[in-house]
Amino acid sequence: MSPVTARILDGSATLKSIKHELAERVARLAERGVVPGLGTVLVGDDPGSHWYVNAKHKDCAEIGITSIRRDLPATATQAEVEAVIDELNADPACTGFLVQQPTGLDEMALLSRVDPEKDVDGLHPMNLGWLALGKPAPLPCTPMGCVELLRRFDVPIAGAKVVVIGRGLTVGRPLGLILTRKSENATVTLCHTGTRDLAAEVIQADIVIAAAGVPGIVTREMVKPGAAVLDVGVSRVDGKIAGDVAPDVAEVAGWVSPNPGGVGPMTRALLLTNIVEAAEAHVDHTGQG
Ligand SMILES: Nc1nc(=O)c2c([nH]1)NC[C@@H]1CN(c3ccc(C(=O)N[C@@H](CCC(=O)O)C(=O)O)cc3)C=[N+]21
Repeated sequence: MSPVTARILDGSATLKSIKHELAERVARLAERGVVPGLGTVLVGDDPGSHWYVNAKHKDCAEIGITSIRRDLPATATQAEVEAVIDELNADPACTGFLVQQPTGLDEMALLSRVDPEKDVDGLHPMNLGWLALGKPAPLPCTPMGCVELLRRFDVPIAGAKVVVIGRGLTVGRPLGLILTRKSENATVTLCHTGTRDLAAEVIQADIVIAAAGVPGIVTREMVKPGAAVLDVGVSRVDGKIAGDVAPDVAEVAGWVSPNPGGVGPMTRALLLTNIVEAAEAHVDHTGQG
């Protein structure tokens, strides 16, 4: 075993800093009579999903965002969940909300039903469309969490060669769109299960973002010395989190995100950011407050 030489992209510490910054902005909103409120819609009793939703509400409470929680049983029908979405769309105390995935229902129909201005997950088809068009709109939390983590640790993004592993709707696909904007200016290769030689792609990358959900898919031999490696994967092996990045990658990489403690907390940080921005945008549109 060689020693770990990589700098640690500490998502937990960064979440803390971002909370301090956002608490200030929430206080400014309060002065204008506006209190942001996060709504969550949770279906069923998956322990992981319950943990995430609890964590999101705790984060909100810490910085002065109120919580509106709708927990439904696993037996909830499409129509029942849609009725809850309609209710939150209409509720002025709910400035933003999300439908925790997976629901086991028709997710595209649920996502499409959320008021795009309240879509703090940035996953509504209209908001993904704005992203593809390069127009301002709420952005997906996990991809933006990755970008913010790189920014805050001064990992150069402009001009960098980035390999993203995974083309899913919540991470890989939007990451490609975000990182290739003029403001990020990276060159992105999106890899997936059809990629012929993954190792040949990854070895060229200055930044590797692994979001395949396959434990240990990125191995030490695949990583260019000095590269930044972000681990988005959340699989459970024997009850413990197993990331997409093998632990010994930290012996060759220049930066690594720990897992847990890396991208997970950053996803929550960007959710909080989206909630505050949705409330600020609402004040600006309506002149309320
Ligand atoms: N509509 C929707 N929006 C989401 O944002 C969403 C979702 N559905 N479905 C599931 C994924 C997963 N997700 C995580 C959030 C926080 C951590 C997190 O903070 N994890 C901690 C600890 C994890 C633990 O110990 O269990 C960490 O990485 O340090 C992880 C994963 C949000 N998701």
